[in-house]
Amino acid sequence: MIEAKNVWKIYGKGEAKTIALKNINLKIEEGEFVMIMGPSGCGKSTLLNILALLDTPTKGEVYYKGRRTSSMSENERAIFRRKISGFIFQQFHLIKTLTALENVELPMMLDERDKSYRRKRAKKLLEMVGLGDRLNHYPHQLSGGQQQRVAIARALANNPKIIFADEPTGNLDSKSGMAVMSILKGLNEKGITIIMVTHEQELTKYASKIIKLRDGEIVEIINK
Ligand SMILES: Nc1ncnc2c1ncn2[C@@H]1O[C@H](COP(=O)(O)OP(=O)(O)OP(=O)(O)O)[C@@H](O)[C@H]1O
Repeated sequence: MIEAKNVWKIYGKGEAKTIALKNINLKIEEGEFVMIMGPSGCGKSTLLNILALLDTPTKGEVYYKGRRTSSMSENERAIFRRKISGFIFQQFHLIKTLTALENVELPMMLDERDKSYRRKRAKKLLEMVGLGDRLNHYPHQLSGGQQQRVAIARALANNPKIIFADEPTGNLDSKSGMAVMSILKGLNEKGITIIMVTHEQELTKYASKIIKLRDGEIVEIINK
């Protein structure tokens, strides 16, 4: 479904040049639970952002369902980011001035959906992640684990096929981290492809594929 062919990412020039990714080749099928792992600075987030079409490779190509993403229009890329995929960040990135419910409604705003549909769906998603009693709380009134669950509900708003997650448990204690992982596992069992970055070895039990990076190169791909 997603394929990277000879992908390189080079930041800067001359003395400041960093080769973040070196000739990455990989294939991710629909329904997989992929973990991108490796030491700090090895290129994990760079690779995730490129696969999520948030960034572009310096060289090489990313294909989505056989389609060369570099030949997509900006509008098609925006549709991929808004409707086909959802993104979860380590720092949650919720809008501070909006309630949990309003944060989840936000990605649905650009669609022709009426307010009552948006409200109903946001409520249902927040109930699904166990926050039915926190609908009108603002982010600062929620724990880190609860904020990340709001972020998951928000990522699901437009019914994505793929969830990209960059260290989604990185800011959480182990209990909240496990709650987040069990939600992601449940979504994967419903057919959503999960592609996440983590450095936590104990999370690999959830993965169907582990991509190990070192210094911008794939050193191992483990299919379980
Ligand atoms: N915007 C940028 N400009 C210049 N260099 C960058 C930029 N983003 C990342 N890099 C460099 O590219 C390399 C890979 O960074 P990346 O964030 O992908 O690594 P990572 O494996 O996700 O690291 P961490 O686990 O510490 O988050 C690093 O050497 C980093 O300093």
